[in-house]
Amino acid sequence: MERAASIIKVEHISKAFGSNVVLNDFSMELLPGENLVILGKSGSGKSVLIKCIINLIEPDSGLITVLGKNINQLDQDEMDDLRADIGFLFQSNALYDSMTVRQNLEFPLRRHWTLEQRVRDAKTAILEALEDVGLAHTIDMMPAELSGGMRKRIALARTLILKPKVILYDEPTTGLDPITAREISNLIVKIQQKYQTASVIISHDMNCIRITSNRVIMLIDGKNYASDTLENLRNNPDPKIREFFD
Ligand SMILES: Nc1ncnc2c1ncn2[C@@H]1O[C@H](COP(=O)(O)OP(=O)(O)OP(=O)(O)O)[C@@H](O)[C@H]1O
Repeated sequence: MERAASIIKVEHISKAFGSNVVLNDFSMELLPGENLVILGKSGSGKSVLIKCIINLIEPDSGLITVLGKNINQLDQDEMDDLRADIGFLFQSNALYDSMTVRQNLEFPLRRHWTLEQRVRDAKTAILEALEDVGLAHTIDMMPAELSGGMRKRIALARTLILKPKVILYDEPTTGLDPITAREISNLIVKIQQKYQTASVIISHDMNCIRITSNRVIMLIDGKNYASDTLENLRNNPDPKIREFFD
């Protein structure tokens, strides 16, 4: 059987900052429609990996292909086009505090849609994205009026508005109470099912990982140390893997 083309392919990348070797011959693949969690200790290089994937950091060696394109060979315009297909949910949410929810959601459209398209479709797109996260009623509110969980949902709605083919989630439940964290995890699954997006999720939160992951990669010593379902990793006797579960 022919394998589906990968959404993201990372091949043998290495990245060091001075003598600090962070990624050391790391490889991974994100397949269509899957939620892939990257699990690693603090400082293991998860953020560096994500930054390499969105071309904010250039690896010292290796190859990264996103949606069929070698990202190190793209010019600025090609990279901008590709970024429209890659949603990124920042740990900080990165909402603009001085803008309403509606204006925050309009922001990515200004960059990636023509004026004509915005006049015709922006209102519908904003409402659909807000409905996806269950917050249509907050459209005219300011971020400061919203709870932490609501701000996370608005940030997710802003990511969804361009209908990305892949979403990168950076610790999506950090700083949230357990109930809100579970709601966000469930929302990640709902988005996966509705839009068939593939996602990379950086998380330490075992509940989030249990709810969202189809597969987990363990980033240990700069390498893809193990790649398996959460269930199988839990039963793996390797001491380096056990550390995460004991
Ligand atoms: N721009 C940079 N310059 C120098 N060192 C860096 C830079 N970015 C990251 N590092 C180093 O790379 C290592 C990995 O950092 P990274 O932020 O990727 O860890 P992480 O796994 O995301 O950690 P956490 O779970 O705490 O967010 C750290 O030792 C960090 O100091």
